[in-house]
Amino acid sequence: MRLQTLIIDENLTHQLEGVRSALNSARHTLAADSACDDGCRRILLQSLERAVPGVRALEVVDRAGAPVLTTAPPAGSYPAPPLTASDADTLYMSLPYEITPGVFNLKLTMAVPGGGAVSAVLNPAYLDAVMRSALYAPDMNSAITENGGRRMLYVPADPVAMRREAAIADTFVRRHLGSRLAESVLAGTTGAGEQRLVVQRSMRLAGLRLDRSLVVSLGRSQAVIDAGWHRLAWTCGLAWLLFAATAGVSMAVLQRRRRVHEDAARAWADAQSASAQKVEAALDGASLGLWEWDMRADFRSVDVRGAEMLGYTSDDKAALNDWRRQIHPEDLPGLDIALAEHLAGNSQRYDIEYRIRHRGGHWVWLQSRGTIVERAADGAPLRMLGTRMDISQRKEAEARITHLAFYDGLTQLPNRRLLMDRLHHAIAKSARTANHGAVLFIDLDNFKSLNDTMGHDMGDYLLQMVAQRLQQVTRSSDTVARLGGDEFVILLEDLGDDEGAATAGAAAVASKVLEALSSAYVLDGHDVRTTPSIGVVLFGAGPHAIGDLLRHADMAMYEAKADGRATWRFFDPRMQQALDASAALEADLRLALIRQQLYLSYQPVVDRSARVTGVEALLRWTHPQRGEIGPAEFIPQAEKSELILELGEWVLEAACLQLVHWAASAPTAHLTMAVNVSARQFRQPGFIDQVLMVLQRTGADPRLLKLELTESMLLTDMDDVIGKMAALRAHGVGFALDDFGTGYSSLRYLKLLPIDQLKIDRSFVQDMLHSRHAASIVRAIVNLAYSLDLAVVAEGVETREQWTALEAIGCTAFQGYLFGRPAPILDADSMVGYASVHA
Ligand SMILES: Nc1nc2c(ncn2[C@@H]2O[C@H](COP(=O)(O)O[C@H]3[C@@H](O)[C@H](n4cnc5c(=O)[nH]c(N)nc54)O[C@@H]3COP(=O)(O)O)[C@@H](O)[C@H]2O)c(=O)[nH]1
Repeated sequence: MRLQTLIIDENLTHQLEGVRSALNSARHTLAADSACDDGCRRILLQSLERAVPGVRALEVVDRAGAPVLTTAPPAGSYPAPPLTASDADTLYMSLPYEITPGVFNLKLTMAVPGGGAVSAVLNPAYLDAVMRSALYAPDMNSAITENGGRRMLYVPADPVAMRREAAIADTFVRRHLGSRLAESVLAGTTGAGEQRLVVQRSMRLAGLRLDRSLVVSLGRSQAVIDAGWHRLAWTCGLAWLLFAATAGVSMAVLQRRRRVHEDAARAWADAQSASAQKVEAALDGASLGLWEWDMRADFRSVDVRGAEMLGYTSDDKAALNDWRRQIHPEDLPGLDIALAEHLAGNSQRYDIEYRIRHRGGHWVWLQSRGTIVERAADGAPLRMLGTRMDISQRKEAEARITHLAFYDGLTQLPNRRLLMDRLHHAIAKSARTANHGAVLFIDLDNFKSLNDTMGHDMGDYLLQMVAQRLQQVTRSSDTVARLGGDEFVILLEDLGDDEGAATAGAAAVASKVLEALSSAYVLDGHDVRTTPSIGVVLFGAGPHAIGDLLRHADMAMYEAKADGRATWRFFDPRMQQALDASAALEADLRLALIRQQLYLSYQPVVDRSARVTGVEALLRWTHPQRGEIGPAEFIPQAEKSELILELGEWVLEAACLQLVHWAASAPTAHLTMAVNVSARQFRQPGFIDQVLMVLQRTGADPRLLKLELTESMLLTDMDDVIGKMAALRAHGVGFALDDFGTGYSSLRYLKLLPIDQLKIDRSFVQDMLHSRHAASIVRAIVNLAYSLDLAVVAEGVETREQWTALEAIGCTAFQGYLFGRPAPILDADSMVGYASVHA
């Protein structure tokens, strides 16, 4: 019976370990920051459910315990355990809960990092079969009880017998737990007056981190045991009687004595054979093979099941004894260490998982456990006994899960998580060996538009081809990873200790990647072209943070994009300095808004007779340390973040307040106000409301407000641009196209846009007297404006000659230092009347 409790312990522990390892893998893949999407989650759960025997369903629940995803229709519910951050690694076992009358489920649950939990619903029939396999007589029963005294499993599932036994079972479990012994044997009388012998064993559950301890108990009728024992005792007693009767007679006696021993041994063996068969049946049910190692003869043997796991019969002695040579070379050192530790007395149990060659040639994963069962007088181990189990299915499932967790589902390349791990090792290795490595950050230049025009299936196919080409131009020791979307990273290692040579090596790979990815792809019978922009960063013996490396490679990639795309750039430390400076500038700018360090300067716009008709509002910043900072320096920085939205609103409000101020006085009431609007500000969904709210708040006349847009803002989503302009124009707000002539001006679009004014860029004005080309452009813009019925303003007029030339061409409005530099308004009069011409 002690062996049976061991078998149940072993098999259930093994089952729980399988479930724990599956849940553990699942929860890390399902963690909040994981790249595993819904499809990936479903595949993961299904493959896990198939791989772990005895699991009926797997389910994911959210923070509130509500099911989010399940592999089978929910069968009964059990409240989710109260998971807290400190319980991250605990495996929770539910109490049995009824799904259909008389059928009880058990659920194992682990917390998912970031919230929620993942549970495995165990198959009651499977657990029942495991427990039953250890019972070899009709009078036997077996139970698993938790430390709170609650019965988790009971076989046979006979409620009458269970109730009858309840009294002694409860007392025995309490006594066993109180004794703190690993195993106890107790006898008692049931409610029906039957004497029962009960063996109880505390399950070891090592490494499982189960939230409760479990006790296996196995009970038998004392009367049935006694009957068997009486038979054995009678046989042995007879034998000893024979022995006594013949003792003292020399040779004959000795011979007789040997026969008596043999008879007694045979009698013992006969008596045991019935239970031995039952033990066999139990091992069979538990899918365990037995092995034995006789160290004196260095002879190993396995039973039928153990041999069959590897395609042999137990008679194939030579093959089985040649066991070590069949072990996978990668697993042999670990196995030797585990064995040596156990033989040296450093571990209670030899317990190892390894691959071994099957007779058919393939590898089989075995879990092998064993202990020393016989020692010499000096304590030297003589014999080991153990079990082995085929865990190939579990290992396959684990491999599948690992793949899902660490590889990109579309391209099968390592994903961000695996890349981080490899980077971590590569940096550590570089620090050790002083060899350089490199990170190449690759982004496809026009992938988004290709994906939109070709359809996402073709986009996916293109990404797969890109992945293939990247693998073709790199070595197998390099890591090619996909971060997501059209972003790939190549990690190069062992580029040598010379920085120059490492730089050349990384540049060579970048060139190969550029060439490989730039040649045409055939998609759906069509040639499609895309190019990569590549950022490269080297790392060497010095300390490197993974985040910094990727950020630097990303910055270099953007540098490549800024330099015209389809190229590669190395990260330059000056980029980092610029990045630091712009971060500091942004922080200062936020403070500037709060501390009122910003103000507006106004530059007059004049007519042919230099009469001021309006102004352009230009933002200025008085920095507490750096003094005056121009908008050309800080507006682009603000445009990189949401800060431009706040800034833009502030400018709009200040300009409108100025308009209201002028409206109060007749000489200034007609002045128009041009306000620059940045692309990000204009594209924000609430832009129309923002402008209208400011007008309403300040009470400014919308007809005096002119919003200046640049041509580049018209390049994307024209319908949205036109819609917004039309909506504001309906309220009287005017629009000017700033810096006209420098960008992409489609006449077709120009006709569609509800604009009032074109502003000729100052570069043409400044060159028109020296360059025929510039003069022709200015003339063309003026003619175009007239043909479209638009007003035209020449910017950057600095000299009388320019003014005269512009007038001759037909220009009627002017702006520039000739008429006044941008200046804060000190008094209303400074903006009234004629601008003084500063020749
Ligand atoms: N989104 C916003 N952009 C703004 C805002 N305020 C300004 N800006 C933009 O910043 C850029 C630089 O502006 P600034 O340094 O103020 O320069 C302006 C003028 O000072 C300058 N100018 C005007 N006349 C002359 C001249 O005769 N010679 C000469 N060398 N420079 C001159 O031109 C700038 C005005 O340009 P534009 O806007 O294109 O009319 C600039 O792009 C501003 O748009 C803001 O509040 N929001």
